[in-house]
Amino acid sequence: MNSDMDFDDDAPPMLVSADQPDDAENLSNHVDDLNLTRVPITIITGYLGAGKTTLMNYILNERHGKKIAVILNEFGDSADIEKSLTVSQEGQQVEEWLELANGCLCCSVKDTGVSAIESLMEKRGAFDYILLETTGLADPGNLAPLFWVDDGLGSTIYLDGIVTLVDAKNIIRCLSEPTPDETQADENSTTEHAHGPHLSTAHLQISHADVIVINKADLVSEAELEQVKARISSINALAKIHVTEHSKVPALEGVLLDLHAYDQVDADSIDFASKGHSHLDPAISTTTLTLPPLSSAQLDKLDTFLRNILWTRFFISHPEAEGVSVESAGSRPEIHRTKGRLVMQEGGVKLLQGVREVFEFIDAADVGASNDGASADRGNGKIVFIGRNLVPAALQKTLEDAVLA
Ligand SMILES: Nc1nc2c(ncn2[C@@H]2O[C@H](COP(=O)(O)OP(=O)(O)OP(=O)(O)O)[C@@H](O)[C@H]2O)c(=O)[nH]1
Ligand SMILES: [Zn+2]
Repeated sequence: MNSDMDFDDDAPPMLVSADQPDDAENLSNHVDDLNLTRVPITIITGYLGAGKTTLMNYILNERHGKKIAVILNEFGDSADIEKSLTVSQEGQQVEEWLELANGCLCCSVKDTGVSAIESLMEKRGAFDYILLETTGLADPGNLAPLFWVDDGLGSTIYLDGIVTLVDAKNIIRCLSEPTPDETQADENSTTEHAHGPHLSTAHLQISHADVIVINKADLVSEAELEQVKARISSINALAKIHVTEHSKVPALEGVLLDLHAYDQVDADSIDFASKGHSHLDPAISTTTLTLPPLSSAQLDKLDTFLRNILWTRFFISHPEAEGVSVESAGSRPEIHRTKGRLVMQEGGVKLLQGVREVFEFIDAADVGASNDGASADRGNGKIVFIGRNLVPAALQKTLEDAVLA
């Protein structure tokens, strides 16, 4: 089915069938015809030694009644072009191999990663879930948009969420003192983004997470655990936090699977993020902006505002810093993750999803209704940003000038 792959670096991978026209709409119809279910992929990331392998083994040995493909994306010293993949079903494990262009799934997923997974599913039957463990040094911000494939492309897999494991004992230290090898980390991880000196890999992994598992709880006191939770929430107030020992997560559904982190935006999590969390972390924080119900013309202006801020990272001056030198009076926001729920004047809600410079609005007229009334503030739209150099008052003012003026 993937006989005719497009290796153009800018083109997302497509499922190409020889007897169908090379057209996205027809392709997706073709996929519907074949009655293929789209398989969710969860990316598991975390610092070296946080407990990822322990988690994978726990999942593979549980009798969960699901067919889960587990892909390990360790980068070793050998440039293997095949990756080990373990398919677990009813406690039985089958080893498979995934052929990749250059041995690294995160680098080759654009070209061959998705199609490798698809052809494997043709051979072995569709999986219920795919779990991809990335190396300890990976930057999930690079990986996520590649898997965040549009419906129209007819792909058989979609990104369900990113789960980051942290080591309760070491995480605060990891956030404070980037290790020397982080600065020269995986070449692929930072080339496009010049991060400042205090941004560690742990920051990237936490800021891109939809779920954070704080593991090795047995190694810290209650007070230390609270400190870790507060620090993590201050970086990423959108992520759900679970505390574990030996990576024994309380459940699979909702913790690792069925997260729908990129196709839904849960009103409660937006509310939680907007409660105001102390800026405990100097490098990354979560900020919530509010907007009244929008007209469709204002939604277009918001689209432009988002392009400006996410793509060109324009300079935002701080209204409270008149007369201060330019350097200290403004900032260029660097946004890693965006989520929002926008209330429309004509009724309905638009969901906003973004990873780095990629973002999209999703219609959600019927999604929000069930949550109405849970908060007095539901009548307003909210946008949550996770990133660097976010000064809430300045961002809110810039947003209002761009959208409401
Ligand atoms: N005390 C304690 N040790 C743990 C816990 N979870 C995992 N470990 C141990 O921590 C070590 C590292 O765990 P792994 O699961 O290999 O961690 P990893 O994230 O896969 O590590 P890398 O693959 O090197 O990145 C192992 O010796 C585990 O047995 C825990 O909750 N408490
Ligand atoms: Zn890579």
